Amino acid sequence: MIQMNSVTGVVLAGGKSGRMGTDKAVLNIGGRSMLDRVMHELFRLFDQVLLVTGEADQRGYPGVRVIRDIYPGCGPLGGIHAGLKAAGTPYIFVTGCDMPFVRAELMACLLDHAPGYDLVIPRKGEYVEPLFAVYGKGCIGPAENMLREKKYNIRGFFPEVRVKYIDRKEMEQCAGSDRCFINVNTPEELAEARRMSEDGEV
Ligand SMILES: Nc1nc2c(ncn2[C@@H]2O[C@H](COP(=O)(O)OP(=O)(O)OP(=O)(O)O)[C@@H](O)[C@H]2O)c(=O)[nH]1
Repeated sequence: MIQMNSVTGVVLAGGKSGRMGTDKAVLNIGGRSMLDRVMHELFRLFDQVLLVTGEADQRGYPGVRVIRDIYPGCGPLGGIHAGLKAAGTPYIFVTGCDMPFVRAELMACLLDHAPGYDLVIPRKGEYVEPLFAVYGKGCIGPAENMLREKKYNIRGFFPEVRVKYIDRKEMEQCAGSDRCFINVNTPEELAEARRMSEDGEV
């Protein structure tokens, strides 16, 4: 078990929202923006939260330090790298701003496994979830090497670090639901997320 004050919550919000066609972070689900929903859960666990935006973004959030990508336009890997560099803690917990049903309880499940690892990440079969994962400072060098080489697949640096995969089934047992991993990228996914929220499924 690690101390929660050794972890900074990091929200990535520097994407283009191309599939949605409008800024995803401010879209409302159940009376709150997606960004609000994510922030609320992070602040349930962590004292320090960072918002990582792109080069020209004007986004802000009350009480939250905003930082920019050091390697802009490189996708989420650039955001993870900037968050790790800026954090004053040995670990960060990374989420996207487009995951409206994240739960602090599931974050805590992953953090339980962090000691001795550079990365703790949920896995279901072949699929991993790099935008709901714990990253340690040991990931900075390998991530930076990838960015310098213009390779932006987050999984590309995993062989270079100590990775602990956590089966999503185990996480569900720990904290109830895997709705937490729902990612809202398109108008159709937004409509479905709103329906789930209205029907009390989340
Ligand atoms: N800081 C930062 N965050 C990013 C960047 N690209 C994507 N993100 C964030 O990473 C998460 C997942 O992004 P994606 O859904 O893959 O990409 P997107 O640009 O938001 O959306 P699309 O344009 O539809 O692919 C979201 O929270 C994005 O805001 C980036 O270059 N920098």
